[in-house]
Amino acid sequence: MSLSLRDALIITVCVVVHLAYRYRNKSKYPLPPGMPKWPIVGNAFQIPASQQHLFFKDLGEQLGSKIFYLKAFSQDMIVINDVKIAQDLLDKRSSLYSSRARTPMLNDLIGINYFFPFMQYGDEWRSHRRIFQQYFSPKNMKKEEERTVDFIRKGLLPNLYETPEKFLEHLLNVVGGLITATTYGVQIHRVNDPLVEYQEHVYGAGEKAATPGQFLVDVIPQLKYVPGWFPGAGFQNVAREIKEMTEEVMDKTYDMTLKGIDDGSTSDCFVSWSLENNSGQANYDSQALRTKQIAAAIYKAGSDTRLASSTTFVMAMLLHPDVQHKAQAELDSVVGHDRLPDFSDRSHLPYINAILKEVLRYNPPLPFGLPHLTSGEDVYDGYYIPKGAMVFANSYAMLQDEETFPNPRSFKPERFMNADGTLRTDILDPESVATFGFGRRICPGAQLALSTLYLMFSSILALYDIMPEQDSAGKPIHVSPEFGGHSIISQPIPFRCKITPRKGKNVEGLLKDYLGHEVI
Ligand code: HEM
Repeated sequence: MSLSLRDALIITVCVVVHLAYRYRNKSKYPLPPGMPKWPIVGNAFQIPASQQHLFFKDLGEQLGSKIFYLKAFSQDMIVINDVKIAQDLLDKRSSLYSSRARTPMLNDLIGINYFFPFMQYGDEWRSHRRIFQQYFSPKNMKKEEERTVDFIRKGLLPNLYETPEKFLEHLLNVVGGLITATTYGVQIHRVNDPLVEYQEHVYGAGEKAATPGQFLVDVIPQLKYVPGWFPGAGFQNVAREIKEMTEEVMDKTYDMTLKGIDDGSTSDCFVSWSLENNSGQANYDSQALRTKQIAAAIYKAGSDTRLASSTTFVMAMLLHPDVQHKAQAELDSVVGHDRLPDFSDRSHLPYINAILKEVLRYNPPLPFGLPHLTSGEDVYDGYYIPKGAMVFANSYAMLQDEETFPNPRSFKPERFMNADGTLRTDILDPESVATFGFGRRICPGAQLALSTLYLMFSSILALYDIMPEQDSAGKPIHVSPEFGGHSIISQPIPFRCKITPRKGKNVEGLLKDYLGHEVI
């Protein structure tokens, strides 16, 4: 039997009507404003696959609304470009706004439902988060700060002294190594640690899969049933490979720590603490499995974000020598010339603190956070918010808001300072608002992140000058502040600079106790 053109038209109309009925707005309230949508696909092909935060900011301005609605096939999306709206919904109505979307690539094909940053809201997420928070609590902060001091003084600072041109590698090795040691209690090679490189390779592949819209199967979920050999279904093979690698790295690193606990070579860390904490409990086996899964989730959460902020810092210092010199003058007057900065100096270094805030504001590492998901319908300010909508809290737009932060694209730590040199308390603080997300899913590693960044920034500036490299004719090579990445993380595009010991500082003398450690 062959179909006539008339039959085909009738079937098409029926499908469209059925879809329109199925996904209609059942509420008497209108949806927030949005862009015109194509039939069936909605806005799927208008949303870019990377740098979505820029698109969301511009679109909000075009629509004249700080909250708006998009749709990709059947997926409702709410974008929030405003702190108050994000707080009203994600903080104050957090019981409705704390889930995460299931994506076909990540959840169904790769199957990493055990990574709690991507878990749906519920008891299992709560158990994971509770274990995580108990370890990363103020109680253990002192120990982690000591570890940070060790990594920066024995790792980063000597590396910048010996091979400053490899500063990007050194920053990656120190943040990756630090989080690996915090999690697994293993020793880390000062340069190119193999375990850091292995995790980077594996979780780097997974990161792409976590970015909304990177794979067609996330846009057309039915494709997940298409076998890998089918033309165009290469994502099946990618998913299988990521799944196998992720499980392998998770098992290997965890087993290494168990072995180290047995032979006494593991230092205090998240895994040893958690296993000890649960020993003798009836639910030990399930808690041990959770410990392994949480440990695996920590690496990416704790390394890329801090790396993005550290490279943003180096770039900002390169482009703003005036800021650099002012910070060095503050360090010299507070810390002096005979020792390196430590955590006890933090509250006496307002300008360094202002630089940290400005780095987070200027390039928030997760510029649209990790999208939340609504677990019920809601009405906000007369707008209908559907159940199952992905909610993007676009911290980039919030931290670039012209009214709160005039001239937002210029890097200006002074915006956080009073005329008398103290820190302002009457301005939105990126250390506590927007950068680390909202509500029940707010980043539970924020305090650790802030203390690492503080010590890193102050230690680098105490010893080194960051300057432009010169070309063969001796002219400074211009670097423009560009950010990119095809993932949820916003990183400066790799750039070059010259890092040299500060004139008039006894850099070698200050480093003498820390040079020559091959492992930390
Ligand atoms: C500058 C550094 C960092 C930034 C900007 C950052 C930012 C964020 C953001 C925006 C979220 C999503 C929050 C939300 O859904 O509303 C998040 C989640 C998370 N972060 Fe961080 N983070 C940083 C460092 C860290 C570190 C060092 C760790 C681990 C020690 C960590 C662990 C996590 C975890 C486990 C989650 C998932 C929480 C959940 O879903 O319940 N983060 N982070």
